[in-house]
Amino acid sequence: MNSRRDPARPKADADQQASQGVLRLGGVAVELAGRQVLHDVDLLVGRGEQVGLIGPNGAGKTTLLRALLGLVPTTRGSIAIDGRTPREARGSIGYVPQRHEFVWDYPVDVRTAAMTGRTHRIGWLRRPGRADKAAVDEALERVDLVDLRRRPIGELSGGQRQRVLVARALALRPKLLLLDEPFTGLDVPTQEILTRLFRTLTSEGTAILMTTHDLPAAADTCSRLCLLNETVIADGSPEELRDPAVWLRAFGVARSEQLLHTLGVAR
Ligand SMILES: Nc1ncnc2c1ncn2[C@@H]1O[C@H](COP(=O)(O)OP(=O)(O)OP(=O)(O)O)[C@@H](O)[C@H]1O
Repeated sequence: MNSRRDPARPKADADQQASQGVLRLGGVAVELAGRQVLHDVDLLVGRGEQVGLIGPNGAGKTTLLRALLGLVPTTRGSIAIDGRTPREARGSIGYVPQRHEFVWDYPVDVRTAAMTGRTHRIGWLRRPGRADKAAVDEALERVDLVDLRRRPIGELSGGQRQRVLVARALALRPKLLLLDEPFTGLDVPTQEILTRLFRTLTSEGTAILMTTHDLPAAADTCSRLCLLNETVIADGSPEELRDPAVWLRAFGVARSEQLLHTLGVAR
């Protein structure tokens, strides 16, 4: 199955961008505590693509993101991020972890928290320079948090916290943005702000890979969906993934009317 193309973009241009691939995985396998969690994972994410990584609990979605960040080792296969290994690319990947993974009682304000996105690039003991401050202020503007930049992060709502995490990732001006469950627990207006922002970022060429359990939202916002359950079960545009069988296989269920109705693929 091929990726869906933006009709406004010339085909040759889109094909070239997709084939270059900001992110390219071939035959990737990961073991955790002696157990194979991922195997034979092939995936290509091109410039300006937003790909949804979909699968049941325990399918290996977060593990895949962590492998891309070089936080868990692969036992087989190759990962190239803009032609570099995860370790080489580490300072240039924007990563938005699940909200509960961040330390919110740390006594810093919004701007300082966003600046931690650039720690790897600045170096642990160096002070942020003018370029770092400009990048952070631009990121805060993009998520509409400029007015709250001096607010301690412990005093923020869930939606505001999510926007801090996105600003922190964008402070790197990344070519690749990895989002782990970015919409979980957010109200509709905040989801819309982020959806619009992700659309703008892809129109600027950023590649986005996002895990989510919100299947209708994924079908609505992503140009491609990758169904994962230890390996890639199917990969294509939402229109191409109309076969109920691939969803049933990805989610490991024999027959689930609810799942198929949620997806709008029930016959
Ligand atoms: N540190 C770890 N050590 C051992 N096994 C782990 C570790 N982290 C995750 N696993 C296992 O790896 C598998 C994949 O977990 P992972 O968190 O990647 O799944 P997921 O698709 O992100 O799930 P969810 O949708 O619930 O977040 C699970 O079986 C999990 O128990």
